[in-house]
Amino acid sequence: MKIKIGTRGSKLALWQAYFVQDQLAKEGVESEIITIETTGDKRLDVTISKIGSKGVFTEEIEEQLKSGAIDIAVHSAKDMPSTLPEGFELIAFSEREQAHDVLISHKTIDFNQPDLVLGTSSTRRIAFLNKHFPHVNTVAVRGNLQTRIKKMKSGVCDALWLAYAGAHRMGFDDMMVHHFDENEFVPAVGQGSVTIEVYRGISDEKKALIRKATNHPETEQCLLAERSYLQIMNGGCSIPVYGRARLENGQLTLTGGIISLDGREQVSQTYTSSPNEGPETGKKLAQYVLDHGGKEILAEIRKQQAED
Ligand SMILES: NCc1[nH]cc(CCC(=O)O)c1CC(=O)O
Repeated sequence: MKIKIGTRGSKLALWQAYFVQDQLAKEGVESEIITIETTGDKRLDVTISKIGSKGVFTEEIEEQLKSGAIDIAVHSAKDMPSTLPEGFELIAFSEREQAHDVLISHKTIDFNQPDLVLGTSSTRRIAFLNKHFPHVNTVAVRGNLQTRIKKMKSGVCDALWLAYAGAHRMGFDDMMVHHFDENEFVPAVGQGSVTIEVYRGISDEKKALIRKATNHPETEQCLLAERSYLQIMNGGCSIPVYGRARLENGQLTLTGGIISLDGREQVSQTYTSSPNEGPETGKKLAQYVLDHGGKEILAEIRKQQAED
């Protein structure tokens, strides 16, 4: 059996695909990597929230899954919409890398510097920044990590605000000048884990083998909780919704919330349950957040985005 792995062509996407290929190889499963260009890769001129977040990095790849040109697709779990199109399924989640965010730069960064500019287009990051460091500005810097670093060095911004996981995988540890506390700057749902998507019809045998080689059960339990929360909040990456589950002492702890774009309003909550109750816990958390001001924050954000 030879598994055809589909992936985007960026260096980070290829890292993820090789990572999965390695894990399959350890189980004696042969595979080949096929790269696919997506709308999200082509449209570097506008921010993701303007293209519409839903599946800009996944649509073309899903067409290839559907046609059978590839057997599995490898993605950052964070990039996956909370509801997949009919027939698609995430069957495995890799062990999560450290989930927090970092700043990478070629120089030291002082948050008190009056004209500091950070490169990000994430609404979650901008909202947290407005809450904790309201005087700091941001600029959207798109493109793969290597391109963004070039733009930063040319003076577009002082530092790039990134997920530790991606920056680490690309070998930029030396440039990490700040690590954000993930209790204050809570990561996006799924951050740090690599996931495998399939289309219905894949054989049970293939699925079981792929899961055995690549799935990390504890991470899966966490991600199912986070994604269930995200699904009810109906947020893609263009909504400042965050969520982070952990397994500690045999219990699942899920923290999540939403923050207004100006950073002034925030609703957060934490629930604990048994590890296999993640999906129900995610729903319960979403209900709490929506009922305690989340609905109003969401409505305000949708209004602002419609005006943009
Ligand atoms: N926002 C896009 C995105 N989607 C996945 C990653 C890499 C980190 C991960 O796999 O969680 C990144 C870059 C970033 O946020 O810095």
